[in-house]
Amino acid sequence: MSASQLPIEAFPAWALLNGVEFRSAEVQSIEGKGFGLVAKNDIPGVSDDTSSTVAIIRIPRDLVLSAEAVEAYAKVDQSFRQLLEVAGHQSSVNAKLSVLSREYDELSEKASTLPFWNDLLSEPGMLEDWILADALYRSRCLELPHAGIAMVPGLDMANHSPKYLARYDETPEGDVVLLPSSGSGVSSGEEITISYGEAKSAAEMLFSYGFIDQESGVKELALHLDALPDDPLGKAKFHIYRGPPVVRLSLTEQRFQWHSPFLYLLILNEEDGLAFRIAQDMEGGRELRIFWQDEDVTGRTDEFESLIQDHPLSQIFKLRAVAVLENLVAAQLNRITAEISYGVTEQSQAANQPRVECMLAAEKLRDLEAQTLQGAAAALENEKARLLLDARVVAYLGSMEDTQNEQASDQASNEDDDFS
Ligand SMILES: C[S@@+](CC[C@H](N)C(=O)[O-])C[C@H]1O[C@@H](n2cnc3c(N)ncnc32)[C@H](O)[C@@H]1O
Repeated sequence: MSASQLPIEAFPAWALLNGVEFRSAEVQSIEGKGFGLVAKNDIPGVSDDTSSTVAIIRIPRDLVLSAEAVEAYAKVDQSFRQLLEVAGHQSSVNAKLSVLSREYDELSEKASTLPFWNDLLSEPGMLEDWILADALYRSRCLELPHAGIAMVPGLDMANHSPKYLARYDETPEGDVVLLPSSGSGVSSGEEITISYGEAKSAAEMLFSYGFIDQESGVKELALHLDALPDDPLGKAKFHIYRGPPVVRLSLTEQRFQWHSPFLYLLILNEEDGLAFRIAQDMEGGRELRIFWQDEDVTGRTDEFESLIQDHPLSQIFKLRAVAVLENLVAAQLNRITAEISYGVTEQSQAANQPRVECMLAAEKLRDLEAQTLQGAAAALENEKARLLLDARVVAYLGSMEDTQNEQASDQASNEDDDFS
């Protein structure tokens, strides 16, 4: 279905007709960012009495597209309700094109019994619209304090800046307002920016919004964890774990941190006290359950960091986790730095290549991630060295060495026996 689009010049008239109040801002073209909001006059900063702060723009509740609004709409539009019903609880739309087209195929198949949606979804070009809708949603939705994730026309013209000048809120009536966020206010002609989230990684920003915030100090990335080689429990661990099997790395000037509940499960073995059992219920249904030190922890698979805390080998488990992570970081660093540079310049663009802006952004992301991984590698080496000096680790490794030596000498004397 070819969607008809109004030019941006029509936006003020549309806003007026729909009751959007643009009191002290207007939409203007902003270099490198598309359009944005610019102050029409000096906007005073936030006063101590926040209730008297005048909204820069105000969007009536009826225009807010939130989960609540979708439900309300489904009550009055039977076709829409039917589509929601067949769609069921679809997982959140994944931007990967293959996933999007699979989702679209699934939706079309489920809706094939509904004549209205079957006709609409079979029209040529609808998959492209579906992909566009996903990109629009990702880049324009925001989280309201009460209505939750929502799309708010007018407010979605505000660009992002880490030094944002405004913030959004909801009034008691459910209208959405844009308010100055600092005491100094906004000068006439200045761009009115908001924050799209202060903790978003470069990858997340690029993935959702199509740009990387050059000023952001956030250096974060997530790496996928695979089963460890020769781990007989590997498959069961992935099956039973409820969250994403990833490790999140974050690096600031002061410190490096990693977070991965799954990694603590991944490094445990049967000899440590980990066990899987199949439980059968009264109806004959079978279910996989996980045990730690004979306690059923099936509902707590993301708590292994604290579950191992009091175990005598807890520092050994940490050392294992750090060693796995160190290998993972080194492999990822190798992979991304070995990738051929696109050699992109602003001028060059060969046919059939992605847009220059996209390739520059990809290179920027790779550089940022390489810096994060290098910082992570150095910090992990220190963490490993510190753990290797821990008295419990030294004692454990010493006892392992003794056992190995004993086994080796037993074997040698057996071999001597054999030859005697
Ligand atoms: C919610 S919209 C903001 C309005 C948008 N500029 C427009 O023309 O419709 C989000 C999009 O604006 C652009 N954008 C926002 N902040 C930006 C920034 N700091 N630098 C570059 N692009 C930005 C990105 O394309 C992003 O996906």
